[in-house]
Amino acid sequence: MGSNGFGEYDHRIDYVFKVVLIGDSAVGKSQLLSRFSRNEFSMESKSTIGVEFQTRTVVVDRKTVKAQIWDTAGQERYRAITSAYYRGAVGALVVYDITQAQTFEHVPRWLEELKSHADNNIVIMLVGNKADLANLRDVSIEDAKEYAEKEGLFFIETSALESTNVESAFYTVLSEIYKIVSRKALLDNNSQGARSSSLQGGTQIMLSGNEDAVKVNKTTYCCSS
Ligand SMILES: Nc1nc2c(ncn2[C@@H]2O[C@H](COP(=O)(O)OP(=O)(O)OP(=O)(O)O)[C@@H](O)[C@H]2O)c(=O)[nH]1
Repeated sequence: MGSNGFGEYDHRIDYVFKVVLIGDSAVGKSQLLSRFSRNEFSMESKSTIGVEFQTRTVVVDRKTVKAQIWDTAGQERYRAITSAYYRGAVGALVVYDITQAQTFEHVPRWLEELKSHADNNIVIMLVGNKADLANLRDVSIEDAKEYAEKEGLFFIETSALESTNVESAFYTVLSEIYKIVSRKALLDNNSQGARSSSLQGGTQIMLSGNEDAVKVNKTTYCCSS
């Protein structure tokens, strides 16, 4: 078990949660994913072209959850079809670079995109990455916290380079998704909970139900893991 109380299990998957990474180019989305899924980091990271995803299996509240984390380019010209990227997503990490104020100023645009394409109940975490570069800081923690509170987002600062708070960022999103799923299950008063589709090796959770999500995940994109 990891320090956050979650670890890697090989056996049966209870749920599959799709989580998307968004934010401007070069804020560190791919490296956050690489750190979380493979515990690797590269300074020579190239811009993502199109879409890729990686998975990691974690334990949340004694349930085995396969986190399917999707990454796309921050740059408009490299981005894949937006609605397909967000379809079926139950969590999102909106990433900015703490040394580039402009990437923080663009966060409202990313939230707009989420609002127009993703489920209303999606769990959103605002992530200030590159916290290791404190001497180059251009966005204060206070400003980011205040903004996150105003918008009803979770907030954390991370360093993919130093592996600081990366586990916490993903784990917080996954456990909040799980809370919603279990709350829905209670409300529904049956074991179905949030709408779901049966998927090989687990149950794909959809907050509002979109049966296409599984098909898109399985056939439209090739995964890099
Ligand atoms: N110092 C520092 N550098 C980082 C960190 N995370 C990423 N980087 C560097 O920032 C650059 C961009 O990282 P990427 O992960 O490729 O950025 P991205 O957001 O995926 O970029 P796009 O694919 O273009 O959208 C690379 O040189 C990374 O090595 C971090 O936590 N600290």
